[in-house]
Amino acid sequence: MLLEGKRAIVTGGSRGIGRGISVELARQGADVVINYFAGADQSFARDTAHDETVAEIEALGRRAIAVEGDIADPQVSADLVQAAVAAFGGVDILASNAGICPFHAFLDMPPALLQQVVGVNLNGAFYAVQAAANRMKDQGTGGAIVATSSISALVGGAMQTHYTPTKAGVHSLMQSVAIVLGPYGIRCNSVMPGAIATDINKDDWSDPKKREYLNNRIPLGRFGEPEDVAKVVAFLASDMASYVTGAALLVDGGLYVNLQ
Ligand SMILES: NC(=O)C1=CN([C@@H]2O[C@H](COP(=O)(O)OP(=O)(O)OC[C@H]3O[C@@H](n4cnc5c(N)ncnc54)[C@H](OP(=O)(O)O)[C@@H]3O)[C@@H](O)[C@H]2O)C=CC1
Ligand SMILES: C[C@H](O)[C@@H]1OC(=O)[C@H](O)[C@@H]1O
Repeated sequence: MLLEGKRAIVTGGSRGIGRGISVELARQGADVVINYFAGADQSFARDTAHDETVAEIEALGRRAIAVEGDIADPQVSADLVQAAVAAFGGVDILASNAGICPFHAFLDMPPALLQQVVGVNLNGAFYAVQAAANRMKDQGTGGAIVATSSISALVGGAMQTHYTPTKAGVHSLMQSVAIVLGPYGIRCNSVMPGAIATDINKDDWSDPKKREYLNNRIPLGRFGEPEDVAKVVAFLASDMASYVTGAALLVDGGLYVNLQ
């Protein structure tokens, strides 16, 4: 096991890639605080994804707790750290993963939608990293932060003009905090997933032609699964990556390099 006895926080940890990360960190020996969001009107309050993820982790013999809250609210990051300290005694790993991508055209982008996507994807990452880093600094034993950026930090998307800058921003944030936090032994890296099969893209991929087009562009011949990303996050969070900080790792089956 790579992460025996470590204490982790995973934002957006209930479903998709975040769920994969939460379970893989636990499989590698970590206890996990899972953040999820029930919606501003709590309309998803009865959603059980977070409970299922907690149960999956407990079945692995590790501890898990779920903390509800909008990561765009800085108080939620403070709450996550407090929950990890109360339940596990501290924080060694942060996977800053929560993100949304409601596809929309550029020319009539509503300001409120832009602000929501920036608020969750970029501001939320900033708050989570800042809160976890302060706790890790105070503990004095280092730590590891891995953010979920995207292949979309490097390439554009016509219906993602509000989204791709946030993923470039997360990539840039991890580079800058790697400098700030290196002296405290806190490593900061990002993963850049390509096309991973989760709820975030199920509407976009409901068009069979789009699915086929994308799939044909992936040299490894398949869409990614959350576990493909989760294993890389676990590696970057572990001592196997003890001299890796400020790095970004594409996890895309070769999609990025396949121009023609
Ligand atoms: N899937 C892909 O192809 C790619 C995804 N990514 C990135 O991976 C990350 C995870 O996406 P993915 O797993 O695909 O998407 P999902 O929609 O499957 O999962 C999103 C997760 O984020 C949580 N979440 C959403 N909004 C908030 C919020 N405001 N506060 C806290 N948590 C929130 C959700 O919680 P809840 O269940 O409670 O709603 C859920 O756990 C995102 O940052 C995304 O940008 C990057 C590249 C490719
Ligand atoms: C949601 C998209 O399908 C997905 O998100 C990303 O970051 C990838 O680049 C894909 O566009």
